[in-house]
Amino acid sequence: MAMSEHMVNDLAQQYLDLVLEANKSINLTRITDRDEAEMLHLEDSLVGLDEVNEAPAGLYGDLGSGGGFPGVPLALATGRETVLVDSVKKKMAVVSQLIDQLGLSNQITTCGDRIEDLALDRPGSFSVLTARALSRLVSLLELSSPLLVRGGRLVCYKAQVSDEELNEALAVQDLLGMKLISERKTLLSDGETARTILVFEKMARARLKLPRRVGAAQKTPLKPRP
Ligand SMILES: C[S@@+](CC[C@H](N)C(=O)[O-])C[C@H]1O[C@@H](n2cnc3c(N)ncnc32)[C@H](O)[C@@H]1O
Repeated sequence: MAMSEHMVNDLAQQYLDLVLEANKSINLTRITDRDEAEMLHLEDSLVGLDEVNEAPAGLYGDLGSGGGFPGVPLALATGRETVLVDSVKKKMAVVSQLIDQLGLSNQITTCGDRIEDLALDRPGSFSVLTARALSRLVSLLELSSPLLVRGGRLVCYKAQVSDEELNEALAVQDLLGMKLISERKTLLSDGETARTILVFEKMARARLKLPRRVGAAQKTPLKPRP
């Protein structure tokens, strides 16, 4: 049964309190002020909710989830089965305990591996992925492509996207079987923090073997093939 908006909000607030408390002993977020965290973690996490809801039904993954943002608020708001992935195992172990404390471990699980390793374990399994503050778009497309089902969506949370960053991604989207389908700009409630939500759809198999070796997507991004 879907949770009421009130329950979702209540659990998200409780999760944020637990993160800020845990943050005193392990670095889960650089934001320590409660009000700032409410805007930059809870409100910002839900900026892409419509785009996540528009993706096909099925498994949701938050790539480079850190302290569980935007993954946990989006999991609560959508009710989707969710996997949070971050290569820092210690962070994922703490996040997993917090999820357990809230009784959410049936719905939300964590994976303390690199995204490239998750792609080897669970290829083509995700209907929707999010990534906030993780990498340049070109790298996000490469990391996501092998994880997504055909028709699945990658929802990227960005502050601002330069023409250079966007063009670099557009130049390899065909190679990766991905396609930009929407771009939306908005401001958070302070009226000045800018967000851009870009959505890419998995249209076809990538035309190269993925994942490449660990680290390559981020360290040596793909260039268009002649
Ligand atoms: C700047 S943090 C952002 C955390 C969170 N998404 C947020 O917006 O609050 C980026 C996170 O991505 C993780 N990360 C970077 N590359 C990764 C990879 N290839 N596989 C898994 N995690 C990765 C890092 O460990 C780090 O926790």
